Amino acid sequence: MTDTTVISVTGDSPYDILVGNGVIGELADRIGPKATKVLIIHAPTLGAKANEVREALLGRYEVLLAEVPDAEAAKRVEVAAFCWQIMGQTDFTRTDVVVGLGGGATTDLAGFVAATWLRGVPVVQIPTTVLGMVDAAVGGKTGINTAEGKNLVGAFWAPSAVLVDLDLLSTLGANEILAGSAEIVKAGFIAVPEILDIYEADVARATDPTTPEFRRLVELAIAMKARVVSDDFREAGGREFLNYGHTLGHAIEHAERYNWRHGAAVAVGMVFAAELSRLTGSLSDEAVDRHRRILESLTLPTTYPVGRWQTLLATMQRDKKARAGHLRFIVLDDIAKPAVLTAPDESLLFAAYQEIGV
Ligand SMILES: NC(=O)c1ccc[n+]([C@@H]2O[C@H](COP(=O)([O-])OP(=O)(O)OC[C@H]3O[C@@H](n4cnc5c(N)ncnc54)[C@H](O)[C@@H]3O)[C@@H](O)[C@H]2O)c1
Ligand SMILES: O=C(O)C(=O)C[C@@H](O)[C@H](O)[C@H](O)COP(=O)(O)O
Ligand SMILES: [Zn+2]
Repeated sequence: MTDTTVISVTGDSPYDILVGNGVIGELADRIGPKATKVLIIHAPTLGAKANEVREALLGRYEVLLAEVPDAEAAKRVEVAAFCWQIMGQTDFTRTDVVVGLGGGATTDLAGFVAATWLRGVPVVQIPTTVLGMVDAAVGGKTGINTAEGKNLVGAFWAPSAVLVDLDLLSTLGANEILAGSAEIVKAGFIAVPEILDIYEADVARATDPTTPEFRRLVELAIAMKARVVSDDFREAGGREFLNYGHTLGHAIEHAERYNWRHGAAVAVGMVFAAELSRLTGSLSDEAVDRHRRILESLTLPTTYPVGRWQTLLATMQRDKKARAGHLRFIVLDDIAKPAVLTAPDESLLFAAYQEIGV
């Protein structure tokens, strides 16, 4: 392990995020001496890695493996129940530790299982996708979906550590790298303009996990999220800005029955939110064009069929930012100046939607 960056989250439940090559080797130290059992919840694609981790921990802990369905299929109550059953049958106690190993879907589920078992046991997250590293595994939002929508059941439950091992990305497909980059771009638009400059300078290097540019992007995005969740863990204020692009994005994922990547749906959602900001007079044409240029340079989608509006609008009513029947959107007053737009007229929303409609 060389050249590790440590980014700390502060607040009531502080923890470290370790970024570097080989940081997965820190796992035993981060689990600590109080645990006797470790439950590794992993995606099927991470089976071999989970076994490797298990081998490394044996002798120090009793290690249980729970292979869960791939991607969004993991975020179901039946899958959480499968994990709870393993924990029940093995007398998993409050000092034992859950490890989430996989993409954002797996770490969301693992965090939720840890948050709910015995009302909360420790979880160490080991994200294996770009999206998981820069966003999902950081910050302690955990959850599963219901038939009605995305992440409707969950808990705020801080991990005890996050190990961002860049070596784990060597097997990740190019499409997944691009989809995960959408959340880094989001960080750029809401708070860190340097991120946008890096993509604009050389998108190929910015999406190559072996370059210093890529590592810089990962660290900038994580550091931004760490700052935000340190100040507002339970999303009573500034954390809502991390939801830029997600109101429409989640509705698209639901409409597409989760066959779209989260990052792709958020890409469309960000262009919609940018158009909404432009129509309210707060964002320039150039800033909106910049959204399209950067996202399209990552081959991410920026349009959606115009005929789906009513379905999307109905799903958006269940967005967690809605209050008393009124939708609320994260918009931009400028790049790195996010704001909340409360109860916009449906005509305004539809006008913004027509700008992204095909
Ligand atoms: N909790 C949060 O704050 C937060 C933030 C952002 C996104 N999310 C959630 O994260 C999920 C999306 O995460 P994601 O994009 O990582 O998707 P994902 O977890 O579905 O993983 C994508 C695919 O990559 C595969 N994979 C994972 N790691 C791999 C590796 N190293 N090599 C090869 N294949 C690998 C997986 O098996 C899966 O098929 C969504 O459910 C979203 O809601 C949560
Ligand atoms: O951490 C947050 O807060 C976010 O909003 C990050 C989002 O990228 C993430 O997709 C999150 O899961 C969305 O949360 P939700 O509360 O809208 O379900
Ligand atoms: Zn997201």
